[in-house]
Amino acid sequence: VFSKGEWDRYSPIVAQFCTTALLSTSLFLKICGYSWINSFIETACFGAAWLCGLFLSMVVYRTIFHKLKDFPGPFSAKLTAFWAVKKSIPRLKFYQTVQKLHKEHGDFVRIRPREISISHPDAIEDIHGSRSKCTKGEFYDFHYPHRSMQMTRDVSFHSRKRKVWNKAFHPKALNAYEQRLRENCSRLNNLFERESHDNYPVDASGLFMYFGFDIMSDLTFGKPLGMLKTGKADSMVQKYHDVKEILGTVIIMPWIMVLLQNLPILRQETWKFKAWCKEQLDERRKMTPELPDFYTYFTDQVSSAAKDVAQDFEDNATYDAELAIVAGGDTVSCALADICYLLAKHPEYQRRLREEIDPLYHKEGEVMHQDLITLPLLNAIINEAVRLFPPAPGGLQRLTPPEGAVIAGRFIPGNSNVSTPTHTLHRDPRWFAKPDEFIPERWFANSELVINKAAFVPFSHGPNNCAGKPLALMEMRMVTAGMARRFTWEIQPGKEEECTQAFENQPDCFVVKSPLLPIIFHARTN
Ligand code: HEM
Repeated sequence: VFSKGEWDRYSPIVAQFCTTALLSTSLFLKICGYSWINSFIETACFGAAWLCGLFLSMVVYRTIFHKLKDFPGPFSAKLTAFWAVKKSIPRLKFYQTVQKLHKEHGDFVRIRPREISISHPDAIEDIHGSRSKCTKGEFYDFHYPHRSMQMTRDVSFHSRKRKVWNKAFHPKALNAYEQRLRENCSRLNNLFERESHDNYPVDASGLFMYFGFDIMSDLTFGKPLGMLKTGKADSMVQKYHDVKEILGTVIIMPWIMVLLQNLPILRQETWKFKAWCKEQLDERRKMTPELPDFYTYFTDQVSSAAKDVAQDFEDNATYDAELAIVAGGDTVSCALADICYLLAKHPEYQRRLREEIDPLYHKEGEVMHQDLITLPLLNAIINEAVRLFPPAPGGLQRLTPPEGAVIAGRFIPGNSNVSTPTHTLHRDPRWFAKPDEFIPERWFANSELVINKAAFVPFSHGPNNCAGKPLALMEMRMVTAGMARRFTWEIQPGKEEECTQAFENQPDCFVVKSPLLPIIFHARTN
């Protein structure tokens, strides 16, 4: 039964069924004259025997008869996805395990009983491209029966919804957000100045988190959370940050996640974040913000959309708001911490960046984002940071169509999960020369160091790629240029090696969790 179809989202029902079956068997035995103790022991033996039979048949099926049996990979990975969980605990570095496996076994590796990781740039178009027949895998049933734009497997629903979202990231919309962005950048720099004085280090990762979530709240709910103003974390954001590693562990096996999510205690906890999003959204609906935000464009687009799209948008509004806050806030703050760390480690690029941006600031008036788009070094630093440390370093799960698909030249049977491991692709010497080194020039002056650009996928690729990519780039350009204009910065002396280790080994919680980054900021005097 379990080898047919998909079961992850039904794990609470399976658990309820098994518990009810065991309890009613005990009760039945008691009615038949057994003592309570004996009826429980008999039932436990019966349950254990059933489980042994189930697991034995799964082992035999997965190793001998499974359609993916010919793909190489560790024996335990073929048997159970618990192997991936074991490899991830405690430091959540499964993406590094996958990288090692590819070095050992080649481009195609069976990393879970039903999943093949494919580390070849050709697989990107074949799996994620607009003509691919692959769809999102079971992982994306996370909110089932609800759905956000990202957490849906319904292709037509996704593309209708994406049209609405795209309006909010159109160049016209981005221009309208510039004022809000500029205000938040300036608050961030003021906070750096306030917190880092007399050679006192600040945890820059923490302050970037304030920035990432403040700006996303500003653009989603019409007002920032106020963390950059007060210098203190919002309790909901802090909570999200604190449980991120737990989330990162359970999402490796979606059925456990679904099961836990439905336990009454945890259900209450996970619902708290959604309830908070709903509250903020309700407040936003009562406001008419002076400056446009996402909802200005969403509302515009939804009002002219078909009735069913508009209704659907309304029904899932909380899930989309949560998506914007998390997908936009978390990723950008991690990427900014990576940029700040890399520039602190390579001060010569801070100097060269200053030389690139200073002439802009000597012109009359404000420096506009438009002026930053064409700066070669600034944009190369951003590219190189998200290549070395992609905020989402793991493979994004997709499902092959029932008839199977040829991916990177090899046939993958139908209804199999496939993924392209972003970190592995970005660090592969076949696609990027000197892959572990920070060389921004590869993106402009030394293009021969980028051997195959198709392997560069920090924002994913195709119709499900990052909707917020233009905004993310805008934020990273404005923050990096603004920082370089006001400060020089360094890692706290004595902490350099610790930081290198921490940044090279960031825990992957779907989006990485940035490590502590003790930075000393010096106000520029020249
Ligand atoms: C450096 C920053 C960012 C990186 C590296 C990044 C990366 C990604 C990746 C890899 C995906 C695909 C996820 C998947 O297929 O499951 C994605 C999706 C998405 N991202 Fe980003 N992201 C960034 C910033 C942002 C920002 C600022 C927003 C703004 C709200 C945003 C909104 C979204 C949305 C809405 C999706 C879902 C798209 C869809 O399903 O059609 N992201 N992002």
